[in-house]
Amino acid sequence: MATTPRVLTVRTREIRPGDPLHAPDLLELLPDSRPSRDGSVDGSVDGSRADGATKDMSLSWVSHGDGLVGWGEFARIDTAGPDRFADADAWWQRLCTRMEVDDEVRLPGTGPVAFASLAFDDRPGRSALVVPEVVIGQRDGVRWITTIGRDAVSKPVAPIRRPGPVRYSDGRLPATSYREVVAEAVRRMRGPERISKVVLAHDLLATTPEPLDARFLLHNLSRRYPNCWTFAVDGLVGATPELLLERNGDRVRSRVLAGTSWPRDGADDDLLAKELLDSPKNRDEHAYAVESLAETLRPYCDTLNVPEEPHVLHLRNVVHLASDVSGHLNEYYARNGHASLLRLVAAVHPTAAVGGTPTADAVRLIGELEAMNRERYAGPVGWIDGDGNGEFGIALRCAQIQPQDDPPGNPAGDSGSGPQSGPSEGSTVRLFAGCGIVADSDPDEEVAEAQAKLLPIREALEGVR
Ligand SMILES: C=C(O[C@@H]1C=C(C(=O)O)C=C[C@H]1O)C(=O)O
Repeated sequence: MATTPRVLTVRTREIRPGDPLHAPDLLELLPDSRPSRDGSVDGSVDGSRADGATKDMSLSWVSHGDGLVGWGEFARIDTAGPDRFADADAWWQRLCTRMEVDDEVRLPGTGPVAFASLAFDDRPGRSALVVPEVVIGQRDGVRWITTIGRDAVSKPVAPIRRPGPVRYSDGRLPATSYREVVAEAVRRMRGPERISKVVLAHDLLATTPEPLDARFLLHNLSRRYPNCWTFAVDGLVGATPELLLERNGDRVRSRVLAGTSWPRDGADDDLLAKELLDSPKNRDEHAYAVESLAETLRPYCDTLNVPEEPHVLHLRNVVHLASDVSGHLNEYYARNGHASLLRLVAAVHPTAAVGGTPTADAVRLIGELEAMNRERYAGPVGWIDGDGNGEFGIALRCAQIQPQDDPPGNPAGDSGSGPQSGPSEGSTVRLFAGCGIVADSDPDEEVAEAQAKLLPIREALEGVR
């Protein structure tokens, strides 16, 4: 389903020093975009949604202070199934041909922009591309505002209210069952199953007595995880350390993560890093993930640089093995429009960082053993511009704010066995975390690793400073 207005005027202007929109952190410019009781959205120019759903409308992709924030909904497409990338790409390209663009800044992310969040799996799961009415961006010290459709201006920023004490309950796959699922995967991998790695996840529900404002999470996450990409698209909010793919002209870049350790028994960060680099199990997990990305990206590139050795990425909650892969698109793909970022993302998703090796068998095993709908967790999330440039991360360390008309337990949402309806005033949120499993994984360790990965989003919900 798509909504596409007729008037398509896009204007990008630089915001110069001295302008009130220049100084603050990008996220501080986001107005309150929770739906109000009458269905309108505070802060958007026209907050009505074609399908009448009430979702948090904050849009964000911010890392180290640079990135994009957006609000209002000028147009959107909701899609699903194996053709979700192609549908979204075709819709976006069509929409862009109908736009009159007046862009005085001309950087990646200026002119028309769509924020996107795509389902992990071909089925089930819903995907969305949202074209905001207002985008404010920053790159290398240059700040700009883009208005789409009309001369919308920024709205007064309403204060962020705390959502109140958080209550947790089991989702579709509680941690205790997750242990069993991991143990079963290990049994199969040691037995006849020809799978080298599978990434299994579980979920957790959280409810808040007051409605949750995505900005409450975004501010906390970006302050505590500045080297992650703090995102919000269509109610999916998180801070991912993993860059699936960035395209800037004919250059592409990815940060592949796999192999994790976390603080325990007083071990300091340097010791954790050394253990991780010296661990054959973690090195194997990492190699599968890098190889899957490189194999699917290589046909599009004339050069692809894959580091021989991973480095260690330090976050507050965990350390990861990381490889920064970069490439140059070959002439054919770069010039003929065959390599829009959405098409490239479709080619590389899911890498073995969130799927497994071999991909198709691992994804089948995930469906069988998890037996839950991941929705957009572990799917691609990010933004794309009118030239096919943009950035997509893997939606990790995140939570889906359930729309109030789609409470958990609803078969379409398929989100859990917890409360059968959302709280009447507050919010229900679904959190996810997962781990790469190989034949010598220890189920107890994997459960502990998943808990460590849940910390950032749990602490953001609880307002831990
Ligand atoms: C699946 C997740 O993370 C992925 C799995 C990792 C691992 O198993 O070591 C590390 C980073 C991510 O690629 C998650 O955070 O939910």
